[in-house]
This record gives sequence, structure tokens and C-alpha cells, in this order.
Amino acid sequence: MKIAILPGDGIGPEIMAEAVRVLRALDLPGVELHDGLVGAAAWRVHGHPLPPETLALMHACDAILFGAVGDPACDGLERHLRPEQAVLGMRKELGLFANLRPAKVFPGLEAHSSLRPEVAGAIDLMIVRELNGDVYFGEKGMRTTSDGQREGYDIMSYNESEVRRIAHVAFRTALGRSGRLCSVDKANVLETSQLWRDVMIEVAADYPDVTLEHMYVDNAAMQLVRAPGKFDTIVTGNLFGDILSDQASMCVGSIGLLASASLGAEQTAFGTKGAYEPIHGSAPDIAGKGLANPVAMILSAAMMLRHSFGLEAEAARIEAAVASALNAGARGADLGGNMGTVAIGNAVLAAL
Ligand SMILES: NC(=O)c1ccc[n+]([C@@H]2O[C@H](COP(=O)([O-])OP(=O)(O)OC[C@H]3O[C@@H](n4cnc5c(N)ncnc54)[C@H](O)[C@@H]3O)[C@@H](O)[C@H]2O)c1
Ligand SMILES: CC(C)[C@H](C(=O)O)[C@@H](O)C(=O)O
Ligand SMILES: [Mg+2]
Repeated sequence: MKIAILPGDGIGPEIMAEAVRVLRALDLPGVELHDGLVGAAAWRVHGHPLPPETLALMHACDAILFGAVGDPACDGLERHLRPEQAVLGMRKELGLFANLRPAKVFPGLEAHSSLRPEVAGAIDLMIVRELNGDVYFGEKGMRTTSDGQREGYDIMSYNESEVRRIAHVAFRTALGRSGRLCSVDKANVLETSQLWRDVMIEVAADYPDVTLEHMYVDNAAMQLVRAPGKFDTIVTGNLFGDILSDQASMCVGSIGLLASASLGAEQTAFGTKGAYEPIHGSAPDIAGKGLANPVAMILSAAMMLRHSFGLEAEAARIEAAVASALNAGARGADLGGNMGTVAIGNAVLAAL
């Protein structure tokens, strides 16, 4: 079981160190950790955020633990050299089209949600975000209009096979949960979304035990703070999923709590090949201070054990340790506490 360890930039190395400590504490037979560079860290050494040696490592491993990429010092670089291209390139290159972003309130943290505790307490949802298409990967550029203005453009599109494959993941996910699937789109305005909706309805015929509903994304953003407990499984496109998942994190209490799995079709000898990363970024404002919440990264490692290695009991063990540590007060500044990254890691290790 080969795991690529790619800490990246900003708080990435700080939170990755805690996830690695938790993995090592499990002492799983046959696990090999292989370090690599991504993002600005790779660009500084190799001149590229996703250099060939890192890509080769990603291909050679059964799963990837990915910290975060992004560095304000790189904001002026040409787009293909910016750190964020590492995460986009990894998702595309490995065909990781299905991004699972669970959001569930932790016992004892209800009062730290941006919502009222009784509203937050009901949250247990899964966002299934499409990750290989949409406006993210369409033709883009800068041009000059006929009257001499600069104009930026990004083409949004989905073809039906792209929608169909994420629909199947979403319906299967909903089947494993409460059987309710909400597809979020903007079909009242966008042709991309009309196609999305049509294909969701077609695929629904294969899943008679799942109840499909549709919601426009503006309404979904509102419902997510009005009554998040009404959602179970949400399926949506790349851009809407990016935005709604950050929003969901504050409904739960902190962006430092939400993990993710990015999966494709490739199967290894152990399970589905995937990349696992927190939903947050490199947090330059707190990087290097030992303040970052490592929970999202640690929970990403748990998702890896579940999806890429079939180690459900070990994944659940990490999740239970995190829940227990949080409930006992292992909280940093993002959750009104004063513990740092390593102290939170220690608390999770002690609860394992
Ligand atoms: N997958 C990724 O690697 C990824 C994801 C999102 C953003 N980014 C990149 O990260 C950089 C910063 O982006 P941003 O500021 O918009 O988003 P961000 O998620 O990095 O930070 C947003 C806010 O949340 C806080 N925060 C984030 N993670 C935290 C944690 N674990 N514990 C405590 N607080 C935390 C930050 O301090 C900041 O105030 C940019 O370069 C962006 O492109 C990368
Ligand atoms: C860094 C960026 C490219 C990325 C995205 O938009 O997908 C991030 O925001 C995320 O949510 O993983
Ligand atoms: Mg995001």
C-alpha cells in the first residue's frame, strides 16, 4: 500500500505532519509513505508546481495524501505555473472526477457553528462534487474586444458522459445513506445545467430506491443555512460544489474540519485509487504559526483508509478519536479554543 505524501504550501506541511503521526500510530502492515513536492514548494525547486517526478509518484502510488497548495508570492506567475495548477492537474491527470465532501456536526461543537446550535445539530450531509469538468477546465483566456477593452473568458461546459458518471457516483452514495439526492444546478439560466438536470433524470431510472430532487444553486445556498439538516446527498458541478462546500464547513463550525476524497475509475490491488485532502487551502494568514487545525487533514487520511484500502474499521477508529478529542476540548482558535496544531494532533493520538 503505497501512499504519496504531498504536504504542499502554507499550513500544508504542518497539518500533514499530524496526519502522518496518526497513520504511523496505527502501525498498518505493508504501508509505505513516499514524500513528494507540489505547489509553490515544487515550483521553487523544479520550476513547476506539478513536476514530472511528482506526477510519476502519483501514478506509482495507490493513494495520495495532499495537504494544500497556494502561495501569495506566486499570484503574479503565469497561470500554468501557479501552485493551484498542481491540484487541478492532479485531478485531471489521474481522472479523479468524483469529489466526496462530507459535512457532519461533531457532538459538542454545535455552539461553534455559524448557525444556531439547534439548526447546526441536524447537519449530516455529503456533497458529491464533479471535479474534472465545468468552467474550471474549459477554454479560457484574455482577449481584446473590438472597442479595445480587455476581456477575460472561461467557457463552461459539461458533456453527457461527464454528467452520467458523476450521477452514478451520487446515486450510489445516496443509496448508502438515506436514499435522498438533491441535484444542484442553475438550469433556469445555463444550458450546461439543463443538460446536467436532463441526465440526472435519465440516470434516476436506474435507481428506483433513490428520491431525486432538483434545486437551483442560489436557493441551495440559502437552504444550506436555513435548514441544512434537510439535505442528505447533494450532487453538483465543479464550481457550485467548491462554493457550497466552503459554506457547509462554517455550518459545521470550521473549514479546518472538512475532509475530502477525490476518486476516479482506477482500481488498485487494494481499492479505488484516490487523492485525499482537506477542503481548505494553504491559509497563508496563519501559516508557520502552528495554529492550523489538523482535523480536516487527519479525517482525509481516514477517508483514504476507507476508500483506497478498504480499511473501514481503522478509518472509523480515526474518526472516533477525532470526535472524542474535539468533544473533550481539543480546539484551536478556529473553534474558540487555544490549542495549536501539534497539541490537537496529540489529543487525537491519545484518543486513538
Ligand atoms: N486544495 C487546495 O490546495 C486549496 C484549496 C483552497 C484554496 N487553496 C489556495 O490556498 C490559498 C489561500 O486561499 P484562501 O485564503 O482563499 O482559503 P483558505 O482555505 O486557505 O483560508 C481561508 C480562511 O480559513 C482559514 N483556515 C483554512 N484552513 C484552516 C485550518 N486548517 N485551521 C484553521 N483555519 C483555517 C484561513 O486561516 C483563512 O482565514 C490560495 O492560494 C488558494 O488558491 C488551495
Ligand atoms: C485551489 C482550488 C483550485 C480548489 C478548487 O477550486 O477546486 C480549492 O478551492 C478546493 O476546493 O479544492
Ligand atoms: Mg475550494
